[in-house]
Amino acid sequence: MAETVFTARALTKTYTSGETQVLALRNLDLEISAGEMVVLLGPSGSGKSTLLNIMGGLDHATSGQLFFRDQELTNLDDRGLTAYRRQHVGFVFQFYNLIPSLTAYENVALVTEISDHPMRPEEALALVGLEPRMHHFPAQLSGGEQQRVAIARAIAKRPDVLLCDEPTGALDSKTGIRVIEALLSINAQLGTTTLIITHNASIQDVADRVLFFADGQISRIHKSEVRRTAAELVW
Ligand SMILES: Nc1ncnc2c1ncn2[C@@H]1O[C@H](COP(=O)(O)OP(=O)(O)OP(=O)(O)O)[C@@H](O)[C@H]1O
Repeated sequence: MAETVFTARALTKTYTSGETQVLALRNLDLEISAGEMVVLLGPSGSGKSTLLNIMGGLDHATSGQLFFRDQELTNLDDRGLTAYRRQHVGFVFQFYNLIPSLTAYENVALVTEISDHPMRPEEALALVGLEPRMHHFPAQLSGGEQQRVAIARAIAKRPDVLLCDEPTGALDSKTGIRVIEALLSINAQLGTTTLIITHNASIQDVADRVLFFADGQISRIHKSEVRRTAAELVW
């Protein structure tokens, strides 16, 4: 059986602004196995990004527990979370945040230069099908290609988990499908545990499991019998 990568027990997050409190996560229980491809769906404000941010060590839970393997993340201070993030987590966001004055290669190299056991930038770019364009600047690349550079940058340090918040949110269907293809290929080749938040329900077809969020909880989990390939997606 695959190793459990994340275990959440009664994970709760409350945001307080002034006199108002928002319960963003409510007693959430969840386990994620190594190598899983998981899609998170649900209405705006249902807690998806809050969970991903806590799993990625970007934010603290209010109560409950979250483990990465045997390590309790909910015990760590900011320094501990930063070390965890550096070592284990890659992030992909809706906006690519590439440095415009650096080529695709140089954007990826920025990360590989400060990682312990990175792949070569050209290797990371080849995994997302962009080796031929590695000397292009972001402005010379399409939105989908820029997102694939951002994915290469996220996986070049060989993270155990890849957390993607709306990775295709700014893309049309054709380029979005290529981005999903890149994520699937990394999941298959490197075994990277991958979580994808999306508002595009068709993306759920590529997942091992789909988590449906409502009001800060997981209201339903769907386990797929057959995973579709990105090419089979109807957007
Ligand atoms: N920094 C914050 N301060 C106050 N409230 C917040 C903060 N971040 C999120 N929230 C609130 O927590 C709830 C959950 O937000 P979250 O971003 O996790 O939802 P989501 O499902 O990811 O939504 P979306 O699909 O729109 O990104 C929402 O009510 C949101 O307004």
